[in-house]
Amino acid sequence: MDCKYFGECGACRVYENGYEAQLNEKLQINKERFAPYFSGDISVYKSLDEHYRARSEFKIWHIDDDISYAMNHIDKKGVVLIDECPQVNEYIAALMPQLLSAIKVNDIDFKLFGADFLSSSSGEIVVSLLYHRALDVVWQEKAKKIAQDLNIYIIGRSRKQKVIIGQDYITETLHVNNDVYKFKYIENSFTQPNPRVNEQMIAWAAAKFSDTQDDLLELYCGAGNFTIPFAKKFNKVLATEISKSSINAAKANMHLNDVHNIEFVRMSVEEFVDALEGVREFRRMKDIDIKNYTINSIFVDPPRSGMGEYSCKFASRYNHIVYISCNPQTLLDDLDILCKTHDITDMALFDQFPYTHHVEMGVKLIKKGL
Ligand SMILES: C[S@@+](CC[C@H](N)C(=O)[O-])C[C@H]1O[C@@H](n2cnc3c(N)ncnc32)[C@H](O)[C@@H]1O
Repeated sequence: MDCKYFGECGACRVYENGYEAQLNEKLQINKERFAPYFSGDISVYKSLDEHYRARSEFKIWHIDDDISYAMNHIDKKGVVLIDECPQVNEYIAALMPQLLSAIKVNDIDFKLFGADFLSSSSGEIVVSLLYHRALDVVWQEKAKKIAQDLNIYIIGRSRKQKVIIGQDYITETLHVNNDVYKFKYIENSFTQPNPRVNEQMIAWAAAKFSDTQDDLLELYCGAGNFTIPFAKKFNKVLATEISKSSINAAKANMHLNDVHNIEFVRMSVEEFVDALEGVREFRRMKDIDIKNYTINSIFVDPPRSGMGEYSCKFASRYNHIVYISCNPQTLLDDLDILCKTHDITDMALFDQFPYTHHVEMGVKLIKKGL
């Protein structure tokens, strides 16, 4: 990836030795990190080496009467002004200068401090413009014109205000093995940033479950990114997630893909475990008859903070665990608990975040003695 901000911008660190060298370094770091738990080969899944991000957040920096995109500086205070970004997909890259100029021409830059882009792989884009001021009718008219001219959706956000110009979601298409899935991605909700690596993660994780007449339990399901492709491998799926907008999107995505054997429940993992243990009762569980489920497999994809002891101990009761992690450090803490009862049979590294030290890891665990 050629980036003219190499060595300055804090968003990524371009390696002089190139993408492969950096990926290999990440692999070696993680082989050593996980060696106490797994000595086999870690499968590696690469990213495109540029234009791989389908969402990105920029600051808007004001200099005299002008504005620019900006990112934090890599190793000192202050920002780097950005006029192009080779990380973002081609559609966002092409839109960035056009949008900036439309904002200036239409004079809607007053107290604008951020622009977040979310794009599908076919170029549908929703842009969130973040303001330190209330957005009035004049702003709405101008934003409407820009949205029409640039063929995008715009969300204006300020304190306690969300103005939707067009719609607040895009529809993404994912190809997993020979299947095609459609997903509604809602602005400001979690979505995987790197769609081509996401497809490889879903395919890898799905292959770790054998086809069965049993049911699957999924924790941290988001908008059903894994749930929907997994559903055909199981009789039924029970999937939980804390975010209301993600659960609503997950339900819509189930219908969009003509899948009918999933029950989505909006609950934190901790609440869900309490409900199953009978510690607390929840109205949100009233339509779920847990006795109807035969669960031997669990899939988890927690946030960066990991699962923690309570949820890991709960997950340990199931024979098959597939864990996708966006933070190897908290994964290590969780494996410390899970590997007391389970052995790791497979591990994968997904280069979801090229040119950063971050990686996404996949782990398959099977109960000891099975
Ligand atoms: C890494 S994302 C994965 C989402 C989904 N699996 C995907 O691939 O898009 C983690 C998800 O966990 C949810 N989450 C965070 N803390 C949670 C908790 N305590 N209980 C349940 N869900 C939680 C977040 O809202 C987010 O959707």
